[in-house]
Amino acid sequence: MDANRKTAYYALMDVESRKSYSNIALNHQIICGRPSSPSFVRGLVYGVLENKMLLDHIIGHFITNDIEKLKTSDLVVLRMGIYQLGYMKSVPEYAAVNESVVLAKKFCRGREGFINGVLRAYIRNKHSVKLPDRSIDLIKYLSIKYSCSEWIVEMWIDQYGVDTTEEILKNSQGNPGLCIRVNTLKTGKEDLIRRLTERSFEVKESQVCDSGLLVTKGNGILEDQLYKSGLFSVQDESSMKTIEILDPQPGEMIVDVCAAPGGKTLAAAERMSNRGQIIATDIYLRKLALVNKEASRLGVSIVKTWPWDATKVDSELLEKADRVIADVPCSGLGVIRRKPEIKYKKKLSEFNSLPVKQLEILSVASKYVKRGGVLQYSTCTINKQENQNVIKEFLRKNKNFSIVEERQFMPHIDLTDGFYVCKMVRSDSLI
Ligand SMILES: C[S@@+](CC[C@H](N)C(=O)[O-])C[C@H]1O[C@@H](n2cnc3c(N)ncnc32)[C@H](O)[C@@H]1O
Repeated sequence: MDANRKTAYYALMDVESRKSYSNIALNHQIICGRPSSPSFVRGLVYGVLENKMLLDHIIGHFITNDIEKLKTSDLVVLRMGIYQLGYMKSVPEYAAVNESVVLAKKFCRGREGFINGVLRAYIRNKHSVKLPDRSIDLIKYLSIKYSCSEWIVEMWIDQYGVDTTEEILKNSQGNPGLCIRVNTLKTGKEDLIRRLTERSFEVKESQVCDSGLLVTKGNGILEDQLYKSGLFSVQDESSMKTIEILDPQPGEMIVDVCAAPGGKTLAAAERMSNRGQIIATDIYLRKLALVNKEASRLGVSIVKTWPWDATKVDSELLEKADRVIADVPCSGLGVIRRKPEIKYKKKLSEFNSLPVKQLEILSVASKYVKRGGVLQYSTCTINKQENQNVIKEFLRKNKNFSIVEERQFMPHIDLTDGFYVCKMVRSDSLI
């Protein structure tokens, strides 16, 4: 059996059955399965995940029973087969069908004839599949075409209008690429570019942030010795940019109230030349272990971690910080290119309660800011209710804070993850 497709199958089953995050499932299965072409596996897994609703719409056209009644294993093999047939030009038709049947023999015993039949019917009649009529049901049309839950499409249309929503949806597909942050404690940008190039990686400088490099060619950068010795970290440009906006200075005291897995904490420590102090808390102790592990890889010694629920006031930190980071839990709708499973979440009551929790965390975090200090709020979402509306409500209740800089990164405009950041200052005169 082809190890590439088997690895892709296992990763997709992890996401479907165990609800694993796609990036974690994929990396895990690539390490275990040792496929000959990790890039083929990534392309297939992300292609299937990004187009799941469209693929199911197509499959539904060629089966008589309700798609909901199919076993997950049958559905995953069918989605993989249709994706290869319809969207992977490098895969010949016979290979897509034969390899799907081989997978079915192992994982969908007794169903290989059915799977073979559906794939062959698709080859013969693919043009008979129609999308929902745009003029009759716009939301359903966009939802199927771009594979995104209807409630998200509806919410974006409300907030951004139809044209922008379609741009956002188009940009929620396709490989976002890898961005790395130069660890300025151990190397410089020019030096790292030279060393990576010597090892056959191709990188180019980010246009968004000072310490960012975009990896344009080369596999296995995270297995390279340069990574192991802490010369760089993986971080999206927009996330890195928030720390440039925060502008922490050497010697300052920083508090990061939702710190794990440590991307912003450690970027701040590097920017501070590892001088000063950063208190990094998170509700999950096990996640803080990742922050400590990363700190030691990067040679950062100014970070102190402890578990804390950010909705509760920690009296030890009251008015102690020069800058406070509140990078709050959010819906993640800005990172659906990396985690396509987010697009298919059902709208749960948990979603509606996010802004309340975010405001609670921000209000508690504001109590740690010294007079004249900075409070910075951020999310990886493009949902205005979790961004601008939370800030509006916070400022209504806290007249001693005012906005210094506010930025919404949009994937279709900035070509980064969708990210929101609002830097505020605590003004002395009003206290
Ligand atoms: C967006 S992530 C933070 C990412 C991190 N700042 C970074 O740059 O790597 C939000 C974090 O908030 C944490 N969290 C959720 N609820 C919390 C709470 N009530 N108190 C503290 N942390 C919480 C989650 O465990 C998660 O690690």
